[in-house]
Amino acid sequence: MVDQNRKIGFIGAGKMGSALMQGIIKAEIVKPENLGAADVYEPFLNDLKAKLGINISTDNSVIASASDILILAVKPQTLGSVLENLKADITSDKLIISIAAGVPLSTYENALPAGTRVIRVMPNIAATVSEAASGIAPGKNATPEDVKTALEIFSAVGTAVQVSESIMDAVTGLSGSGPAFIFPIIEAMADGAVLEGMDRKSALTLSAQTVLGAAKMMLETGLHPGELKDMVTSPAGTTIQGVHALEEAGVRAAFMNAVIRATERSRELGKK
Ligand SMILES: NC(=O)C1=CN([C@@H]2O[C@H](COP(=O)(O)OP(=O)(O)OC[C@H]3O[C@@H](n4cnc5c(N)ncnc54)[C@H](OP(=O)(O)O)[C@@H]3O)[C@@H](O)[C@H]2O)C=CC1
Ligand SMILES: O=C(O)[C@@H]1CCC=N1
Repeated sequence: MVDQNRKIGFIGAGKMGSALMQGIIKAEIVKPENLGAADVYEPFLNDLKAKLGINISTDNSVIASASDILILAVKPQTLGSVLENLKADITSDKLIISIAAGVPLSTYENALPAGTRVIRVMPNIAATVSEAASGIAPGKNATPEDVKTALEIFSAVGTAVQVSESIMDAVTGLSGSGPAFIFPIIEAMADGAVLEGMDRKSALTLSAQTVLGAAKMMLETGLHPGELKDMVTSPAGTTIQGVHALEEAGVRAAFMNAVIRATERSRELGKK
């Protein structure tokens, strides 16, 4: 486990930063007094302090200089100025982890002092409920111990796999953005049941549990999704009618395209 006395700091305490902080506290990776967050927006920080008991500052340097592991959770578009201002606070004993979409490891390695240990991670918002799916790509100065540390942190808030940097944009398009592809599907399936007369609350509960159950079944049985689909689909039954409707609508191609478009956008963000 990560040494509980190590200090983890976040630069950026927005949606993803706060999701990870909640997951980190829930998983007891470090004690609240060893977790810090900096953000330009003070109300976010005050909420987090009240909720999680962590250290906060509107000054990035205060959090950066106090941290052994610094997690950059600002928007890719903001990152350039944040790195420029952090330069003086980054020493070789710190591990830098960035979750910014698209931004290549070389950007950090060029902007920060020579030899800085950097790891690029793409988690997702389900870190809030300890079910994130994260890809981890180490930079050229990161040590095997650093990779272990990153895997420990992100495995504690879900599932984490090491990937090569060249695949990080696809991780972003699939699991980074993916929750936003699934939420509307849960809503739309519930809408179908509401149209048939079910109350909204029951429809949303049954729809979400159906997605959760299907995902859990696949992960726990290790069976191929096609085989699992066949287990539900009785000849001339109900399910095959629904499957036919999805195929007619081109839903598989639409989902492939969603992942491809998000991946392309991640690549674009990396070129800025
Ligand atoms: N949201 C998600 O599901 C995921 C996001 N990511 C990545 O995480 C990063 C953050 O995304 P997200 O949490 O959604 O974005 P948010 O905008 O919610 O969070 C970023 C936070 O950083 C603050 N901020 C802006 N400038 C600075 C600065 N100079 N110093 C410190 N803090 C600053 C923002 O304040 P203000 O709003 O006032 O500008 C905001 O509170 C992005 O790089 C994104 O690609 C990765 C995986 C999933
Ligand atoms: O939409 C975005 O750019 C971020 C990165 C992955 C999820 N949200």
